[in-house]
Amino acid sequence: MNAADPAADRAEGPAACPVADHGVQRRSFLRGAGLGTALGAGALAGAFTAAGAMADDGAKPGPSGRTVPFHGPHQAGITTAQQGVASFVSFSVIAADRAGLQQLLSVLTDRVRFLTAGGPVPATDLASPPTDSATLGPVLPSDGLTVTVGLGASLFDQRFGLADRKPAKLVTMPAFPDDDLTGSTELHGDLSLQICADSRDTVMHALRDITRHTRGLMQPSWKVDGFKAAPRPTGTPRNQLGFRDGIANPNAGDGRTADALIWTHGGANGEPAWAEGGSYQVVRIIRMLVEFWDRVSLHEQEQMIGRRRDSGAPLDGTTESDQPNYQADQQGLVIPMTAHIRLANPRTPDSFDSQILRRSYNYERGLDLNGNLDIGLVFCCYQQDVERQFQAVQQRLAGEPLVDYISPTGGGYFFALPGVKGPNDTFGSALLA
Ligand SMILES: C=CC1=C(C)c2cc3[nH]c(cc4nc(cc5[nH]c(cc1n2)c(C)c5CCC(=O)O)C(CCC(=O)O)=C4C)c(C)c3C=C
Ligand SMILES: [Fe+2]
Repeated sequence: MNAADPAADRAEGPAACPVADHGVQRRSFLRGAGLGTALGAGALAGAFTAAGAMADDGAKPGPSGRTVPFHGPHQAGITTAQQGVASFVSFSVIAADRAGLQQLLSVLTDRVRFLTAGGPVPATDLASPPTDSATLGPVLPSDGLTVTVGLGASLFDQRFGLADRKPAKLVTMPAFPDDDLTGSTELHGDLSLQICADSRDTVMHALRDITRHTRGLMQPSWKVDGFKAAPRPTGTPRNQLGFRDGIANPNAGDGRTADALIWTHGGANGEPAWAEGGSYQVVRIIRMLVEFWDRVSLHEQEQMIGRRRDSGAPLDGTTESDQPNYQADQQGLVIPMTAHIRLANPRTPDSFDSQILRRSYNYERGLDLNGNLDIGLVFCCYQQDVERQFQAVQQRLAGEPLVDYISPTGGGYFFALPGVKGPNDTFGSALLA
């Protein structure tokens, strides 16, 4: 199998050609694909910002949309201002050995570098399958595209000889008390891609290109698509409970804050040297039980969240950027002690270290078998240490009033690799060195 050049496979003849014009072969390809889906199993105040103000990583407007730089010490898509659409895709790595894994990461690097830069697709000669799906036309728009690559704990088993190189804090996501993961097919994975762009077709094009070029090396297991609503009418966009979501986030544009909360440091906190510049990603698919939520009074909804629904202001403030003052409300008379924002971030000196960088998206995927809306939040956050940060927040939120209206159904923990430093570097180069 030549994952870097599928055309070379096709030259091997119909038996090796999954997309040949023979129904039987097409069907057997689809069957094979099915088999491969088995799941591998500063100052406190100064550290906050309105979430729209994530780090400026140099994205440039241009005729093909914004181009987010691919090369750098950290991957794009973490502190990058959130694009409008996203897909979170989990894969099983099926490469036979470490050389295959190296090939996979090399092909991934080439594809992501190419796709995120945009530009003309390579010419196709009429006798060959097209070099590109053409869904974006002959010249790819960069369109704010970022593809962020993460590795799951399962990748560090015996298959690739990487057990002693696992990021120190990388574990399989546990089930939390209010989770509904029984029977879920959307859990964990060897490798994850967070694909974000300004348009849905750009995200889909990128995924199709990547799966095409990595066939035989990794196999998609599950995917969830997300979107960010437009601001209604202004400010931070709303989630599907109707509240502005993503207002308060650590200031990722501040280097010291990012170094303390987002990036992993090689040789520190038990991390292997190769992990310099990475970050832990948590993905949680959280369904919203909107049929129940819509029967709750506005007052109760706002008490549960701790913010005004219309303005996004904390209950003790007037605008969304106001900071809640819990010191002045120690009994919780204005913002209840059980309010989501108060539990999630009590804003005490002790809770500084547990802040997370949220980068969530709404999802919508039709109806369930009972005709209820299957909509919710693809909760996504980045941090330096999952236990110290996400899990600490999750623990504080356990049993909050909001849990009656949400239901986590899937997700996973991944280690977002350090960035690709330049044209001769590849994803995971230090890991595999
Ligand atoms: C464990 C971490 C969190 C989960 C899971 C989570 C789920 C979740 N949140 C909302 C809605 C809102 N969350 C808001 C703020 C907020 N949420 C978390 C953490 C988790 N949320 C944090 C750390 C914060 C910031 C708190 C702060 O610093 O003040 C808000 C308020 C607006 C905002 O700041 O973004 C809303 C609304 C839902 C619906 C949900 C699960 C579906
Ligand atoms: Fe939240």
